[in-house]
Formats: sequence, C-alpha cells, structure tokens
Amino acid sequence: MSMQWLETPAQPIDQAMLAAALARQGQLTKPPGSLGCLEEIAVRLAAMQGTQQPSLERVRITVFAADHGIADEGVSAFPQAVTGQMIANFAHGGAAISVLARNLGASLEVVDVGSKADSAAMLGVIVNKAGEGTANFRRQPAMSENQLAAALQVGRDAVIQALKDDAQLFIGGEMGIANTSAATAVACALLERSAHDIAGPGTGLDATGVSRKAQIIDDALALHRPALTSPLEILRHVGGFEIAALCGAYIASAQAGLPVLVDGFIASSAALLALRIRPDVADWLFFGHASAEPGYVHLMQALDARPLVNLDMRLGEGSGAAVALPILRLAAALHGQMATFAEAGVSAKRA
Ligand SMILES: Cc1cc2ncn([C@H]3O[C@H](COP(=O)(O)O)[C@@H](O)[C@H]3O)c2cc1C
Ligand SMILES: O=C(O)c1cccnc1
Repeated sequence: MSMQWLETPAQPIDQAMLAAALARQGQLTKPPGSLGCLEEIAVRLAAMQGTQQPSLERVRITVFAADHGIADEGVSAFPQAVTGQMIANFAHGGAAISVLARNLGASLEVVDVGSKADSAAMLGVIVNKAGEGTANFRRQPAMSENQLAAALQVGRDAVIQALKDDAQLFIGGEMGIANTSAATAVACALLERSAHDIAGPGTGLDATGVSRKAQIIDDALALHRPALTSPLEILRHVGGFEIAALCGAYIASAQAGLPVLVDGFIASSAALLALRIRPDVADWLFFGHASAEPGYVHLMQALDARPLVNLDMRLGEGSGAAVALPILRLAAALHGQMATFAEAGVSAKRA
C-alpha cells in the first residue's frame, strides 16, 4: 500500500480573506481586541472557509479504536478487553463521546482500525483493520510498513467520508487501552526526552506505576533508537494503529482544506507527528482541551499551540475537542453576526 499521498501539500488558507476578516474584527462594535482569542479563532476560520460568515454546523467526530501489544507490560490501570467493550459502548451510544456528540448535533463514527474485538458483529462500527492489535514495542516494532500505510489510510478514508457528508470540521478521537504509552513513546522520540518527563497516569496508575511505565518506555526507545530515523519510522516502531489513523486524518484534512479540532494528549502526539511529516498541516489545526497528562505541555510547546479550555479532563475519545467545539462555534457566530460601528451608528473613536 502506498504512502505517496502524504506528499501532497496542504491547501493554502485564503490570505485575502484573512486580511479582510482581520479588518472586519476591527469594525465590529466592541473595543479592539476585547474578544481575545475568539477574534483570532474567527479570523482563522474565515480564512480556512474563505468567507466572512464562517460556520461549524456540520461536525464529524470519528473515534479510531485499536489494541496495543505494549498492554502486556502492565502499563495501563485497565485490562485490554476494555478496548472492545468500549467499542460496543460507542455503538450503543453510552460513552462520554456518544453523549457529547448527540448534544452538540455532531455526527459520530466509530472505526475499528485494529482491535482484538469482534467489532464486525457490532452494529454501526466501521471495521477497517490494519491488524489485530500492534506488537509489543518493548520487544519488536509495533507494526509492519504495510500496517502503517494501512492505518494512515484509514484516517484518510474517514476524512474523505466526512467531506462526502459535507462536514465543516473534523474531530478525531481514540480508544485503545495502553495508548498513552504509545503516545508517550512517540512524544519522547520526537522531542528527544526521557519518558520520565512525559509519562503520566493514563487511566489511573499510581506514582510507582507511572515510574515503572516510564522505564518500560525508555527501555523500548533504547531498543529501537537506531531505527527511529523519521517521524514515520517512529510511528511504525512505537506508535499505534489509532495514532497513525489520527495522523493520517489530520494530514488528509489539511490537504482537503477541512479545519480540525484536536483532542488531548494522544491526539496531540498524532498532531505533532503530522506536523513533522508535513509542517503545512499546522494552518488547519485548532487544539481543544488541555490534557491533564504531564506530557501535554511539552507537546503544546513543540506545536507552538495553545488549547482553548482546561477542565482537568483526561479521557480521550475526542471528548476534550467536543467540549471546546461551542467556543469555535460562538467565535464564528460573533464574527458573522455582530454589527459594525457603521451599521449600528456607534462611534468607533476613543474619547
Ligand atoms: C472505561 C474507559 C473508557 C475510556 N475512554 C477513553 N479512555 C482512554 O484511556 C485509554 C488510555 O489510557 P491507558 O494508556 O492508561 O490505558 C485510552 O483508551 C483512552 O482513550 C478510556 C479508558 C477506560 C478504562
Ligand atoms: O488526554 C488524553 O487524550 C488522555 C489522557 C489519559 C487517558 N486517555 C486519554
């Protein structure tokens, strides 16, 4: 399977609209800058969508699920079977992201990109498997080259589907027991840091558990070090199928000109991979919620990004992006619907 499509550049954002939107923000009936970050969000959305009336009515949330061989090392507080059980829960509408999607009027898709579960028997789950769980990367590369290409393509396919359904924003979520270990390993390799700086409790390890997890990840990184020569090789050796799918989805979104709202720690590790593969992806990404995982701040620093909200969440599934969505929607509405000084007959001059 080919990865050639990764070489297609991201769509440029509309620079003329960017300038026009910035000018419009200066004419709206408010002191200049008083809407803070909402102004920058609106201007970026206007430039992405090429309109002074940006809108995010139709939002696609795709949750990518996969299993991880590294779970065999005891790095999660929960058993591996929870991945499959949660896929069923997504299908039945009972997960946090199911509730958030319903309440936001967003469409939710669940894609099994490589779990051990029999998800074909679960109604409403899209089965597009790159494998049945990754290999244990403490012992061997997490995936083969073909599996990597397949998992990246799963993410791209999800975006192609979102575009067919006329989506105006893409949110990627993930489910995979032990995937904070894979995301930590990816972050450590990209940022050249020890896992003792990045690893966190994930689903709820205690301090001893976190330090054991960090050591296992550092040992794995030492094992693979000579092979970690590119972002794609890092992803292949120590990543996960759902992390690859997220990475592929972010790149495909930028190539198609579809804005993205990135979730927490795991999704942001995928975003950093995407940026290291294609720096021009950056123009298309918003970051939703600050993850409570300690590695998150290092990812934001490397991404030169700032999340919209911080509610101490550390769930994943796309939930952090989902709770931040109303902020993007409100920023867009303010930009398009506020009166200008001229329209409202309000003096634009300071006393
Ligand atoms: C019931 C349940 C629902 C979840 N939804 C997301 N995660 C989150 O926790 C997992 C990562 O943490 P770790 O690396 O510690 O296993 C991922 O599946 C992530 O999406 C969940 C975890 C559990 C237990
Ligand atoms: O921020 C996240 O994405 C996260 C943190 C802990 C566990 N699962 C997901």
